[in-house]
Formats: sequence, structure tokens, C-alpha cells
Amino acid sequence: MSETAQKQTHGFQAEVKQLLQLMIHSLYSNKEIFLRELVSNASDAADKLRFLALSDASLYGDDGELRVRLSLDKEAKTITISDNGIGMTEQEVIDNLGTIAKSGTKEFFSQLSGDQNKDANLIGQFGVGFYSAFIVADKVTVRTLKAGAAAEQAVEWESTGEGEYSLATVKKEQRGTDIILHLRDDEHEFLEEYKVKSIITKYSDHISIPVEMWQDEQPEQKGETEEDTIAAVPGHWQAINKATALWTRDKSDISDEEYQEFYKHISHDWTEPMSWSHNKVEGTNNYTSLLYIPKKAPFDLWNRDAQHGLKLYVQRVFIMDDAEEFMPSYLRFFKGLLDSSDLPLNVSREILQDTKVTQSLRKGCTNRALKMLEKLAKDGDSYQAFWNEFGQVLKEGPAEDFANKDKIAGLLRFASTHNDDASQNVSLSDYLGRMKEGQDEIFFLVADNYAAAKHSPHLEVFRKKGIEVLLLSDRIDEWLMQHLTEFEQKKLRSVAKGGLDLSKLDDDADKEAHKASEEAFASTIERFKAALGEQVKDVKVSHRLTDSPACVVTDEHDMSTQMMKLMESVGQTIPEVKPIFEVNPDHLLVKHVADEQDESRFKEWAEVLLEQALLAERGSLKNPATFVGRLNQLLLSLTK
Ligand SMILES: Nc1ncnc2c1ncn2[C@@H]1O[C@H](COP(=O)(O)OP(=O)(O)OP(=O)(O)O)[C@@H](O)[C@H]1O
Repeated sequence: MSETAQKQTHGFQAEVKQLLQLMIHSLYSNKEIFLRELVSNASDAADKLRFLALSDASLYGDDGELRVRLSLDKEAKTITISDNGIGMTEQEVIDNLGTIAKSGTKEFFSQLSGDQNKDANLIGQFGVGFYSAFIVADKVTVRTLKAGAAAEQAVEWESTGEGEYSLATVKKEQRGTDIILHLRDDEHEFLEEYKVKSIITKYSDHISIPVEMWQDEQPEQKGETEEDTIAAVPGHWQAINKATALWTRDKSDISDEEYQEFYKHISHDWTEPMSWSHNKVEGTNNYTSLLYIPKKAPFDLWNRDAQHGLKLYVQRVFIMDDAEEFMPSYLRFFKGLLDSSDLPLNVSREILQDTKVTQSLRKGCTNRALKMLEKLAKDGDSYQAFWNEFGQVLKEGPAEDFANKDKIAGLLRFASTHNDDASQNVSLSDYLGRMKEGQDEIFFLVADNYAAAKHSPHLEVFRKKGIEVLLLSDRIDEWLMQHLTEFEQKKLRSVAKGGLDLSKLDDDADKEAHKASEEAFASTIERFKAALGEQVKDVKVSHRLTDSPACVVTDEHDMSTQMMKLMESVGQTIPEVKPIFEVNPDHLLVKHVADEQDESRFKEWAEVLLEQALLAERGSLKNPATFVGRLNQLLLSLTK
């Protein structure tokens, strides 16, 4: 019984109103998930209490059996989900049931399109949680008492899910939370016991505490013969789920559906996972891990403040969410849990950070995760779908995890000149399989975007010789290639750097032709050097161009153009790097310039060729107006 004190009315945060509106409309076809969400919250509340009780057993009071109870009231048309978990204080009710505290919430709402199907998926990724109650209820009452608080300090929250909710202090004898859903007129199917039971079996069988329903008294019954009677069974609460922690069960006893539902419970994701791996490890370390690869990237994958990591249990007791210590950051998209027997029950984040056990568990989980990816990579289509979602994150790997560099390299996918589109589907092994005889390096080019890479003059000689080049244009690629220098004993080499030596791939005729053109052009090269002076590091005859008159490359050990751009874009000052200017002696324009006898006109041409090459390479010039002016002068002179 409760005495309701004066009610106060509060307004929902604007985003909550928006979420409620959207949810009711876009999740209607999947409305039964409200039960999964509320039972999942109840089970989390039990986990949290169990954790606190590790250091203060008195929190259990005389009620140590944690459970969730579902009650149906056909007359009142209510369904109640009741737990004896941690409960909430008034402030927690305000924070948890009146606002959305997730990082990236604003960005999330700005992504919504108004298209119900698309938005339903997005909301799924965002996590609907408690508010899903309003899909089926036109009024929700929450009565909650925080563990350890006096019965008079309980809180009643009530709302019709429109713009406001009310709060009142009430009396509640039992610790925990009751969520009472006043069902909408057309939702009375949820008052049928068989329906509710079937939903629990479908979605929440894996919940580790009992989910109970009231079983009415069974009166004494007649047996097979006159004398036999079957004794009456008094009314009692009966568990309708298996109530054992899923990961402690034998793999062979767990169905795919159970693994999938468990994933939704721990990840708050909506869609089925791409794959999972469940392992019990015994030996130096004793632990169970259950790792999942999601199908879709969460909306906050790139948000620096977003939480990630595994759910940590010690000897089946929940310890914390988002334990980041067990997975490197480049695998942060993995979801799952770790149950260790080697960590102390009172482990804190601080202790976790410097124990040897953590390090070896992290190693174990990382290896397991990489194995899962290697397995997935054998299935081309699934892996491609995975790569399109998470490839960019995996590209952080070679820089972060030196020990697993080779494994990660094998998992990377690139666009390449072998294909005619931007899709990243070429592995380094594919590339090795297509290498030309005599080729002992893997060639790549980093540019601002795929089109810029594809049309780069640096590719001309590679096209002519039929040598494949990987085309990289993601923001992280330059960083990646700084760390990915070798794969299966083959060096990776940028085609935009000096020191490119394709002589092993040249036939004798090519070699002679190169030598001849270098000799014939030697004096022109000297004239270019004199004309360009300090602007360039060197001038050379190019053997990499067929269609373009000239290009610039950076010296082998200098900072690459892409790296300079990247650093400039984040406001770093960078040391001046002078380009090496390469000219194509077979190009008509270069021949024309070489014939120019007037040294000042030669200088003008040299400047224009250099600026053109810089423009093609960097996409911009320090002084574009000078370039345009110079070019126009030369064009005019040609018309005379
Ligand atoms: N039965 C409950 N007992 C105690 N606290 C609860 C209960 N239900 C909800 N809460 C609190 O309210 C918060 C918000 O719940 P909600 O279901 O909206 O989000 P969530 O579970 O954190 O994540 P998601 O939205 O992804 O499901 C929870 O994090 C929890 O702190």
C-alpha cells in the first residue's frame, strides 16, 4: 500500500519527446519488444545490486533471491514488470526516465529522415530501452525504491508519454522497481498468459535470473482410480525462463536464436549479429568469452566519448559494462562479455589497468577476435559487408597493435587498378597472386579521393606495364601506410615517392631507351634546375609518365604529400618539403619547351610545368593567381 504525496510535474527533454513520437510510429510492427527491453533492464538492475552487495551484503535485507516478476491484470488492463534489483532514487528517476544522457544524441536525431522504415533501423541502433513501454501503453507508472533506502523514500513516476511526467514520493515496502503498463485499448493480447510466456521464451530465455509468473492454486484432483488423488498445489511464483547465465551453458545446448537474443540484450542493438564466438578457456587463465561482430556500425562509432568494451563478469557476478581493457581500440566494434575466474570480485577500473591478468585476457580476446575475422573473411560477401561497415576502424590496427600487424594486414581490403570502381575488395594476398614476374614490391597510391587516385599521373607507367596499384583515399590511409610497410616479405611502396625503380620489370629495349633519353636530355635537365632553383630538390627525367608532361614526387624519406595535407588540416605546422620534379622527355610540350632558346621564356615554361604538376599532386597551389597569370601570358604568346 502506498500513500501518494503531492505530485510534481516535469517536462521531458526535447529529444525524449521526439524519441517517443518516432518509436510509437516506427516500431509498431515490432511492438512486443517492449517486454524484452523492460525485462532486460530489470535483469541489469539485479546485476547492479549483486555487484554493490559484494561490499555491503546488508543491501539484500531479507530478500536475497533476485528475480523479475510479470503480473497480468485483466480487469485493470495492466501488465506489471517487477524486479527486486537496485531501484532508483528520485534524482536517478529524473536522469534516467526524463532525459537521454547518451553522447551523440543530437547527432543521432539529426540523422533521422522521417522515413519510418529507415528510422526504425536507426532507432534500433540507438537503443529504445525503457521508452518502448509507450508502444503498447497509453500510461506508464514506475514505482521504485532504491536498495538501502527507507520505504517512505520510494518514488512514483507517471506519464502518458506526451510531453510531461509526474513525480511523487510514495511508500513502497519492497526494494526494486515496478513498471506498470496501462495497455492501450487495442493491446489486450498482452494480457494473455500464453502470449506473454511465448514472448519471454523468444526474447528473454537467457536472462540469468528467474522471470516468474503467478501460477494459481491447483485444487486437489482425482487420479486414475477412485482411490488416487493428486494433491492440491498452492499458488506460487514460477520461473518461465531457463534462468541460467547463457555463457555458462554448454555450446551444444545453445541455439542460434538464443545467441542472437543474448546479443540484443547485452548490446542494445536491434539487428542480428553478423557472427559470434563462445569460448571457455582453461589453463594459465580461466575465463569464458562470448564475442559478437555486429552487422551494423553503431551511430556513435566515431564519437570519441562513446563507450565501448566488453561486459565484465567475475565468477558469474556482473562487475561492469564497457570494460575497454580487454579489446584494443581498433576492435572496438566487437560486443560481448568476459567472465573471468582469475580477477578478484572487488576489481575496479584502476586495478584492471595494471594487472597481468588483464594483459593476458586482452591478448586472448584480441586473438579470438582476429580469428573470428579471419574466419569471416573466407566468406567473401559477408566479409565485404563487414568491411564496408567497420573497415576504417580496422585500419587503425597496424599502428596500434604491432604484434598482430601481419594478421591485420591480411584482413585489410583496398580499391585497386585491377578493378574499375571504388569498392574496397582487394586483399594483399589477392595482390600478391597477381604480381608480375620480377615484381618484388606492392605498389600503392594515396590521394584525396578515389577519382584523384585513379587519374593520377603516377599511374601511367604502371598502366603501361600492366602492374596493379592499390588506390587508397580514406582519411586514415596515409597513417595506415606509415605503419604497414611489409606484407609476406614484400615491401609496400608508394608510387608517388622518389626512388621508384622499375628497372627489374623493364626489358633490354626499355633500359636502353631510358639511358638514351637521359643522356640526350641531360642539358635540358640542367636548364630546368637553373630555372627553378631553390623551389625543387632535384630535377630528373621521368620514367613513370606516358601521357603527362611532368610530375612531382617526394623524396623517399621525406613526408608524403598526403601526410602534409593531413597535418595541415589539423593545424600543425610542417617543415617545408621540396619536391623532386620529373619531366617526360617524350611529351610534345616538354619537347617544345626544350627547344625554347630564350632563357626567360624557358623559365616561364618551367614554372608553369612545375605548378601544373604541383596542382595535380596536391589539388591546390600556394599562389594560384600567379599560375593563372603566367599560363595566360604563355597562351597569348602562342597565338601571336
Ligand atoms: N528496472 C530498473 N531498475 C533500475 N534502474 C532502471 C530500471 N529500468 C531502467 N533503469 C535505469 O534507467 C536507465 C535508462 O534505461 P533505458 O532502458 O532507457 O536505457 P539503457 O538500458 O541504459 O540503454 P538502452 O536505451 O540502450 O536500452 C538505465 O540505464 C537504468 O539506469
